[in-house]
Amino acid sequence: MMEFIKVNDYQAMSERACSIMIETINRIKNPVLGLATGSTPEGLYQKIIEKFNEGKVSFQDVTTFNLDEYVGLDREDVNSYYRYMKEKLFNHVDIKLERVHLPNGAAADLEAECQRYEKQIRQAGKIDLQILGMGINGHIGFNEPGTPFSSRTHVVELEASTREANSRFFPTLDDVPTQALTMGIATIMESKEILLLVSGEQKAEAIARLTDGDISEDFPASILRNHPNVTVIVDEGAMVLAK
Ligand SMILES: N[C@@H]1[C@@H](O)[C@H](O)[C@@H](COP(=O)(O)O)O[C@@H]1O
Repeated sequence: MMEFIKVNDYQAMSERACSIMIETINRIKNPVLGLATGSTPEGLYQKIIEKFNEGKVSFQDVTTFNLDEYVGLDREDVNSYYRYMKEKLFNHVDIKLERVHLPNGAAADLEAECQRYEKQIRQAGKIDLQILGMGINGHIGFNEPGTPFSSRTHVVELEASTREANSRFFPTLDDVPTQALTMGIATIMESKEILLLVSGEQKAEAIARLTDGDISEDFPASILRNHPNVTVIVDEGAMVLAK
């Protein structure tokens, strides 16, 4: 079941997502959150920090697993997703860093690292709420088009369009890593609840495919239509092409 919540703009999307995340944290004992990076969830994390400062939420008992990480970047590299998470969220709330998990993109044995990460997620129990963004080509995490729906955490070669889209965070396009580690599509689909955030006209085509296209490995996000509990918060910009 995919439920759509249509909102006016990015701000409203972030606020709505913040309420859902806080409700989940406050409802569940020892909640496990799946977190995402990219521009899309930045507003959500800002709102969460505001609510934390108002005493409305605590991360004391929260465990987190991020979707993905670039290969070849040290954990503290300015462009690593670990660093992103610390700067955008973890440094500003009372989360215990030992409960924070991201794949290690600097691991010597990447295959072993994928298996370790997958096992760690399993041992934590299921992810209660997975936050997702969506790439312009329908990628979720870093699962590019063509990734099997049965995939678990794995190493991916990033598409040229994905590297291009993310090059805005790097000095030059050449500095964007060519590989990443990502939770697989099957890993993501095991989350109890998924919250997909989509904002802006550059995502309009992707939203149209998500709502009207086939469920196909050519468009990874389409599999979410088979998940029992997905909420899509989408703003007007991203809805311009949807029927
Ligand atoms: N790996 C991330 C994804 O997790 C993210 O959801 C997506 C969209 O990014 P943005 O939110 O910046 O549009 O692409 C990135 O490459």
